[in-house]
Amino acid sequence: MKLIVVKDRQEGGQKGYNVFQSAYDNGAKVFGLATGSTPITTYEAISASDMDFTQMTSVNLDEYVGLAADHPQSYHYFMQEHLFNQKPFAHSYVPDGTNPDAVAETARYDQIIADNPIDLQILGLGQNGHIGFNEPGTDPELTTHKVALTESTIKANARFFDNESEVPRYAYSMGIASILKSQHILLEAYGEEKAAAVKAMVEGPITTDVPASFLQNHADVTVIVDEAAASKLSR
Ligand SMILES: N[C@@H]1[C@@H](O)[C@H](O)[C@@H](COP(=O)(O)O)O[C@@H]1O
Repeated sequence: MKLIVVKDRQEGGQKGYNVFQSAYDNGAKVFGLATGSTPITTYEAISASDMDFTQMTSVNLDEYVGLAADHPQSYHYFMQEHLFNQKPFAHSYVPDGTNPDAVAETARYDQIIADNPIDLQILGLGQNGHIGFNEPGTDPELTTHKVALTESTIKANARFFDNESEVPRYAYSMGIASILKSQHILLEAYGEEKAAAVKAMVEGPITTDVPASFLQNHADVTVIVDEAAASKLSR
């Protein structure tokens, strides 16, 4: 893993943008995208740039089950707001949270990823070490699957909803195996509340207890963290 420690998420966003720019300059055509507060500064830097994605494809990591694309807390909506309105792609794929047939939806999404191999995947990091919605205990061999969110993730994500009871209990998520197929991976993490997960991801054993630890098995991962998120690393 290549570790880059920055002052704050503003500087991290600029570095994240640089990673996108170099993938873009090297011919990347398919960008794997993530939601959450973490990638926002990177999306802002991309939005302010002259990068053109109108011939490119994006594939998002995950979506809440039960939320339609026009729901303000859906990941479809998030992407529209934070990136696609400013930088449209030729094709943008996000799992369909309104499809009640999990088998059909996850198979459909796996096919999309097979047809559009991801050149660069951006990731955030859950406080419990999750990536996408791959919670601790997830079988690393899984591709896209339906996930029951853990209590800690429901609590962490409740800040985006009016109250905790409105947070969906399930999501469709790319699996760890899907993520590891990406050619290059960029993970960003900011804030003290991510410090334990960052340490476990970078320095801990590779274990299903920390889904992000499987990134140690990937040959081309860039990790951008601020000082607070890096504070538990033994450097
Ligand atoms: N499914 C998303 C993850 O992809 C994201 O990394 C995580 C962290 O969110 P934040 O970046 O807001 O800390 O939240 C959600 O659970």
